[in-house]
Amino acid sequence: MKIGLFGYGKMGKMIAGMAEERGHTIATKVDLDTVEIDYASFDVAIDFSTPEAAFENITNCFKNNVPVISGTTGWLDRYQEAVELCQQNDSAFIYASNFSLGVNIFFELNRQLAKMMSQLNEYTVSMEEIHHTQKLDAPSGTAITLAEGIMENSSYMDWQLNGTGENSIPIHSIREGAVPGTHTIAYDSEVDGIEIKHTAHNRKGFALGAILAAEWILGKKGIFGMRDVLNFT
Ligand SMILES: NC(=O)C1=CN([C@@H]2O[C@H](COP(=O)(O)OP(=O)(O)OC[C@H]3O[C@@H](n4cnc5c(N)ncnc54)[C@H](OP(=O)(O)O)[C@@H]3O)[C@@H](O)[C@H]2O)C=CC1
Ligand SMILES: O=C(O)C1=N[C@H](C(=O)O)C[C@H](O)C1
Repeated sequence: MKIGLFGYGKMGKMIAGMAEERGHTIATKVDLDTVEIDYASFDVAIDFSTPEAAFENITNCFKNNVPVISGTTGWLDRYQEAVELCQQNDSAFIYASNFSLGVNIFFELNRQLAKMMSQLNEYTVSMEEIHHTQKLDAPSGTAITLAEGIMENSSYMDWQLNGTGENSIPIHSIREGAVPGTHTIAYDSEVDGIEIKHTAHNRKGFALGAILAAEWILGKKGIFGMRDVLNFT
């Protein structure tokens, strides 16, 4: 498989190394300074760029008939627009706030737990996410997906960054050191507490998941998610 890499930072570099180990070729690396892109030179685009760049990167690929895997967070206010452009161009797209297998299992666990806890009025939920100090967005994309999973399975209506409100899930974002990504969901009552936590030890899980998604999407048309790639029912 020939890959067009959009963003050659921490994730782009890790994906390049791992993809080559799996026998794939990095046909092009697109960064902030790239002037011209030969879209015919790659089978699939993998975008781990910046919140500002992602939408243009992704939709230019659709216009050039290239399927896209995107893990960039912080641009989701334009997700629906990207989906429409994908459909208009009969292309294929997977966005995931987190490509790691562990987090995708954690997403499922979070939904199940939210459903059970929604029966119990004495517990309130809160979330904490910890990332490295270079991270541009807060809360993390993963925290937003977790909050959406709770909202779909409870009476919580929205989430709030570093604040509280009625029917709102408080998300506390911490930026420290080189932390790859830690997410904790806590339910607390007067008598006890329940916590579930995912800790990324490094970025390998994110990179492998994105490559698996790229391998999976070849030859397909439409909008998919990691649930499709991992065959979660
Ligand atoms: N979904 C997932 O599983 C994961 C998602 N992420 C997300 O992926 C994104 C990238 O993360 P990470 O690699 O750590 O960040 P980095 O800052 O290390 O890398 C981003 C790269 O994108 C480059 N860039 C800037 N503008 C453009 C452009 N127009 N086109 C292409 N590339 C551009 C930057 O270049 P320059 O430095 O010159 O500006 C930089 O090299 C973030 O949004 C992060 O949240 C991260 C890990 C996992
Ligand atoms: O910026 C990061 O590093 C990460 N970003 C993603 C997010 O915003 O959830 C995924 C992972 O947590 C690492």
